[in-house]
Amino acid sequence: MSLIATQSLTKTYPGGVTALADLTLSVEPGVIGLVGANGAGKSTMIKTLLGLLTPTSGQVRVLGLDPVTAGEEVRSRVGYMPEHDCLPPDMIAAEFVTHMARMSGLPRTVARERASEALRHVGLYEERYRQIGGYSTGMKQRVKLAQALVHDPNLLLLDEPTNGLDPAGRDAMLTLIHRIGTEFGISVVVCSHLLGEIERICDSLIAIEGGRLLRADRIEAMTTGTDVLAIEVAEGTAELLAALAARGLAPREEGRLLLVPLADEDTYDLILRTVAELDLPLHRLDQRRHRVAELFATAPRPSLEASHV
Ligand SMILES: Nc1ncnc2c1ncn2[C@@H]1O[C@H](COP(=O)(O)OP(=O)(O)OP(=O)(O)O)[C@@H](O)[C@H]1O
Repeated sequence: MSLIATQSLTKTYPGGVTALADLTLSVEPGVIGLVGANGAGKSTMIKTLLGLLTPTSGQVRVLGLDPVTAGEEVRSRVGYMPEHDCLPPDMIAAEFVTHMARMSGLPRTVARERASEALRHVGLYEERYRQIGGYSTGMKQRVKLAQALVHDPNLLLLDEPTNGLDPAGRDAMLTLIHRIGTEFGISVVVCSHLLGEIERICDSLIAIEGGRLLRADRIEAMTTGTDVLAIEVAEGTAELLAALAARGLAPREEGRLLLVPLADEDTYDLILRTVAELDLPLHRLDQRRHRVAELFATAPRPSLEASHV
């Protein structure tokens, strides 16, 4: 059974903005990145998965359930970390997370235990009796994550969990999310406009742009080999370029690399022979892989940060 499946999912807001347009996808359990520039439709997607927004047309299934008709059951099995700050500043973290556990139906004692446990998982155990208002941004993000985890969900939906964090805080949050996915066996959908950071911790990616699906697939399927070989020699790059061109190949320079289209199965041997004849120290000869950022490479997307890729 798919973790999430949609069929021609479309959401048009009352003002006429179509935030999701004819989206058909299916993803398996794991850590899944939902990436797209600001305004691409990520938050709308998350809220639709939770049953908080009703699709204009099309279908959606989460853990095999229809959030439109079984919203409560979906929300009992799914944890949600919203994007914006929504924490009560004058409440103690342990109390707040206990309260959220009670809201999801856990008895008082179990709720208290689960809250401590969730705060421990996110690294706030020692600080759990402090008021949330005195927490740093990173700690507040962790409280939001703890309340999403507290009822032991099968799936976590995290909307921009690294928002407002400095690089070290972002790294720590991503490591934590990855641990939740791998060690606790909870599937995670993590929304971000930071493609590079999200790609590092995910098994699969859903890439959307202007409400339309660019691709939903496993990361390794998005980074298959290209038909270009990359060569790096410690010295003699220009000499090698000329020699390869003289042998009928079409090398081009890219930084310290020479890129050669893979014409046929002899191309490898021809390159190796040429390097050996010129007696150049070969550092690297391998097939180039596609990069996930190429998904968004057709036009400039100022708000989609792919620079970490
Ligand atoms: N309640 C609403 N009413 C009308 N339009 C909306 C509403 N919420 C979102 N939109 C519009 O729908 C589109 C998708 O917004 P959404 O918030 O889902 O994108 P996003 O990818 O999550 O972006 P961000 O990272 O900026 O939150 C945008 O054009 C946005 O302006």
